[in-house]
Amino acid sequence: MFQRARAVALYDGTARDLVHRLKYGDRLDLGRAMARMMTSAGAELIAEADLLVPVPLHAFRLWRRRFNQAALLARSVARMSGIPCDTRSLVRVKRTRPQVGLTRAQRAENLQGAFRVPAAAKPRLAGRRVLLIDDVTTTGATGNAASRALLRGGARQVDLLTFATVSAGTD
Ligand SMILES: O=P(O)(O)OC[C@H]1O[C@@H](O)[C@H](O)[C@@H]1O
Repeated sequence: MFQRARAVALYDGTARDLVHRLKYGDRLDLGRAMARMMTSAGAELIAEADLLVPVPLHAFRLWRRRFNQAALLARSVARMSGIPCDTRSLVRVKRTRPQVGLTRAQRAENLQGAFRVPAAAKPRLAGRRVLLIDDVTTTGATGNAASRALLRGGARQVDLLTFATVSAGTD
């Protein structure tokens, strides 16, 4: 579904530690440095993108965590690159279980029908090249489900930029 994927680092050691501190340790201050690395690692994709779209959280998860780490990273990448960040064109309509601890098949199933492009956002997406932003990609299930919704919503192309990836070479 997504065309190309880039990440700063393998999800291991320091990279894993940074993600955990940002996401579960409320270390929002780390987001800027992480976004700087993403801006550099994703330069090729950013150069071709019209819009940056963060992977959204469901409203309940957002309320619980109080921030969306993907949106935080996307806003910083937008400031650094000059590509606009659009947080309203993709919504998470299904309250999915956390992907952590699920098998590849369960992850894909968990995300089925999870994302939607609101009708009002379709004109903003029509024919645009979207760069989807998230903190981590593991199996690509989240990236694929979000990309499918964006393409159905009218986007021309979707690439994926994350801070970390569990496996290299997801092109
Ligand atoms: O869907 P896959 O790529 O397997 O897992 C990555 C997702 O699982 C979450 O923890 C991450 O924040 C990301 O949204």
